[in-house]
Amino acid sequence: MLSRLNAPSAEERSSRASSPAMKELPAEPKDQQLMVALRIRPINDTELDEGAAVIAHKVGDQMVVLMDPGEDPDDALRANRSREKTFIFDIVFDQQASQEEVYCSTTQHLVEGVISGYNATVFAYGPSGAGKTYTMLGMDSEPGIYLQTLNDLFRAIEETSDDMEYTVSMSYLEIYNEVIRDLLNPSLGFLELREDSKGSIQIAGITEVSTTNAQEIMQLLIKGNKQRTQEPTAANKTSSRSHAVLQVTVKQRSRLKDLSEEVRVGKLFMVDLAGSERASQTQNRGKRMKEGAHINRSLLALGNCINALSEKGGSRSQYVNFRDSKLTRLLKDALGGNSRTVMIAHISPASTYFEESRTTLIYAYRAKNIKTRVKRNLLNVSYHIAQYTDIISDLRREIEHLKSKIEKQEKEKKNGPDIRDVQEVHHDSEEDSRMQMNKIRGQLIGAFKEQMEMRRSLMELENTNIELHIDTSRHLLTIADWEREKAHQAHKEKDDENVEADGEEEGETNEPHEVSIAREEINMLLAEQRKTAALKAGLEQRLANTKKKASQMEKLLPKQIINKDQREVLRLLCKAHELEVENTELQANNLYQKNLLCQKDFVIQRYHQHRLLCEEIIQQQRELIKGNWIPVAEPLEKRYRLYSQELEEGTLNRLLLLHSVMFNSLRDGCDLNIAQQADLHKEDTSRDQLDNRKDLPWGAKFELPPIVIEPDSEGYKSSKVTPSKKPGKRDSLLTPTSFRLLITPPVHEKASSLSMKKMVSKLCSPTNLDLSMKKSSEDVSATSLSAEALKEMAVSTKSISLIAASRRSKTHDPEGGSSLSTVHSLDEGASEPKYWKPSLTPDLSESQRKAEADRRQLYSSPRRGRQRNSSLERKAKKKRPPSGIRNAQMGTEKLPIPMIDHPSEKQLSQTHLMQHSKATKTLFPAVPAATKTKFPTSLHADENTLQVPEISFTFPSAIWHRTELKTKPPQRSQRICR
Ligand SMILES: Nc1ncnc2c1ncn2[C@@H]1O[C@H](COP(=O)(O)OP(=O)(O)OP(=O)(O)O)[C@@H](O)[C@H]1O
Repeated sequence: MLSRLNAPSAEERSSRASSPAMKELPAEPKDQQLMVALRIRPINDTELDEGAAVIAHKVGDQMVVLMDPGEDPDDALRANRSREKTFIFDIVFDQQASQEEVYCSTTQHLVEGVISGYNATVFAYGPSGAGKTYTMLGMDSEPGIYLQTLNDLFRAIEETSDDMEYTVSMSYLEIYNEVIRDLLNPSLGFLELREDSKGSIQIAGITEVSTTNAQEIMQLLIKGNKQRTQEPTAANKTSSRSHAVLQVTVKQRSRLKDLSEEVRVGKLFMVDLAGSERASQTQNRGKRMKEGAHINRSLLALGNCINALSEKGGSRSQYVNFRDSKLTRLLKDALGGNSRTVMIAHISPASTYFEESRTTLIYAYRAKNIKTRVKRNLLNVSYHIAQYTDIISDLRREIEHLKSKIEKQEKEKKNGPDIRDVQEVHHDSEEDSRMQMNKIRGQLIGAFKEQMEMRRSLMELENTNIELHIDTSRHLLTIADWEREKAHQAHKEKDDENVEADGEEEGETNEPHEVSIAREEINMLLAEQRKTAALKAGLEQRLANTKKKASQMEKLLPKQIINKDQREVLRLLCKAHELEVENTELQANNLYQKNLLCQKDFVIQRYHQHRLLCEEIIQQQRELIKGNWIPVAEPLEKRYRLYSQELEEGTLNRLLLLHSVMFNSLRDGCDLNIAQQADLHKEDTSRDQLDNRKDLPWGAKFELPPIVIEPDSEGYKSSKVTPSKKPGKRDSLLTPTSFRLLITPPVHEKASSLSMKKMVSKLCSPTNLDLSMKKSSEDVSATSLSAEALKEMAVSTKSISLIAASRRSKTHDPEGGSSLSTVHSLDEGASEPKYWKPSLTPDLSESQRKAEADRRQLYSSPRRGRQRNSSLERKAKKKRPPSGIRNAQMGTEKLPIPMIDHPSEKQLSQTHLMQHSKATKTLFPAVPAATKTKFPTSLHADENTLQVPEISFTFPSAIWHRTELKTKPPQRSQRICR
């Protein structure tokens, strides 16, 4: 295999023989298999310290055996057999292989091809710390492929320099986070990939060094490598997080001058890829998917291309998506086109790297099937000479023309104007102005294009940044959740005598794997954030400069045009650009708002966690007060009763519910399209839309019964709750399910605000909310809410918070009396009926009194008290269904005004804590996924995104913040569970 790859073809041999005249015709393109080599680096001290064993063994020149360290060593028959894997490559190097050996067997043969006008690529692939940089760059004492290749290249050039003339240029770049940076001149900022008319990829503005001194280049490379994005990882202290590409271009021509002589252009890419372990970890654990997608999108895309190319084998019809990342765009030719390509896969022999090594070997093995089609790149110089001849004759003609023009003008001065002359001059000036116009238009379009590209990159960076923030928030939540659970467990263990005995056995609660991963990832994400911020700042600066330049051009250039129509064209061009910029800004704003909404939900969740903590503290302190018979001042007692009432009413739940409805509608965007309201009766469509909106932003899932608003002559008559299925598993308090509304008739513009208020009040009333917890919505049709309805709901939400605030102020006011019996309506300004009238009085109900008496008895004998206490707790659990179910039962009895059956304080606290402790078992909640905003591929207006700004995005969040800050209502029974 190797000899086939290394040996020059007959066509090449003849080509070389006929050099320097290079008269032979270019050969037909030929298919070539991608050469895949494997290098196993020596095991290192860290791995040995970790107790790792060597599991990758070279067998012969081409085979490697990877043993599974997880196999049972006692199973003599199957030991190291069942998952033992054998792979065959073109060549395998183990720890004994020298740098020179690796170079000679993989890359050396490419050099000759490059100076004869063929493209070649060598890339190093493998997980972090497997030795890629060592192979490519090497050390001073053991130089890698870069230097050895350049040395050979310059030597070959020197050998033939008497007859041939060479130009060698070199560039060195990195691709990090989908941004290209010039490593030889990082101050250039981000560079863009461009495709020329022949489809070959160019990097605009990259520094090209022209030299034939390999040592000089090596110095530049070492310097450039220091500019590479690096970060310490567990596997490598100086891990390169970017892909580094060294591109060497060699142009060759014969020194014998000939009008039709050829120029051969050979390009050599040498690529040191970033560690591939992220992609593999993504596949294995699914945890680093997003990080992989951001930081190593290129590598994932490369893997996909390798897969697609290897599957297609010989057939060239299958589509391979090279456009997915900058790396694959750059390596398009190397992988699927005109290039001889060598892939050097790297692995560590250590057992601790088994998974990474296995994945690398599988990828590399697949890549073996890839075929490229190489052909020589020839530029025919005679074409250029012909061009110059044309230019010279053009210039001659122009001189003649100008001469005759001057003569005519002089004649004119003498004889007066001749009509034919005027026409000709006019024609000439038209020609000139057309040329001038084209030039100006080209300049303007170039400037606008550059600006738009920068804006797009900025948008991408901004989105990356927000996603990194969201990821960080999610990890912080996971950690906070765990900390709270730990504290809760500690408290429970202390309290519970029975558990105490087991406690010692259980020992310290180990931190779950997810939490340690979250801690680890936060550090990485913070580092990424810093980097993205730096990149963004640089890009913003460049954009500002480009904008300044473009606006100067916009002002000055049109002045050079005299023709009115042409000026109008330029004006329209500028206008089109302005609109495009506006459109991009709207899209950016839209993305930003969506992500902000997502972030807000993390804040809500955090508050929610904090609220639960406060509730626990209150309940425990309350028990302490009761237990020790500490007298409580009347105002404090009143406030506590208010607190209990608010818990019972579940005010906060309703707020969260409304927020979720609005959030989902805003997120879906299309639901806010007023034009679609006329279609609301199309239940099927709406149902589908709503079905996708089951997830509440903080991860809870509610299912409310459908509220059917039936139209009567006035618009909407009444709302009723349709019967629903019996509560199943999903209906339990800890797993509230999704929330649905059914608005049967279309919501017209004058959709009676009264009826809407009714609907909102129904939604907000404790009966419906509680009832909702019981209902299953499987059998219910649903439709989306109109923007009007959402606004109304938001207004009503505000009313809820006002009620809570006013109650609070009454309890503060010593004159206010008992505020608890005060009747509140949702909309105090309207002549609406009062929607609920809590029957609670400061007196204790029968059951409360009984519980209180029981408790006093218990507290008189502390030891028995605890046992009785827990038996009471059990009783309470048995007797009292969770409030959601209880209220649901009331709802089915169709009580006109729901009366709240207030539980005793103890019951309240017990039920609540019971739910709480149950809920906290859901330790790693389904935290909402970050809004993974997809970038608009086109810069043109997208209907949905343009419709979004019709409704202000700040609307729901502003409401939320107001209510959250003013009321912070505690809640009990419908605690949001994640
Ligand atoms: N064949 C080898 N012989 C001796 N040392 C090696 C060999 N390969 C790698 N090493 C050493 O292992 C360490 C990690 O290698 P290197 O930095 O090349 O890994 P890498 O794959 O480029 O990692 P990353 O992707 O994180 O940049 C270095 O200290 C390097 O000197």
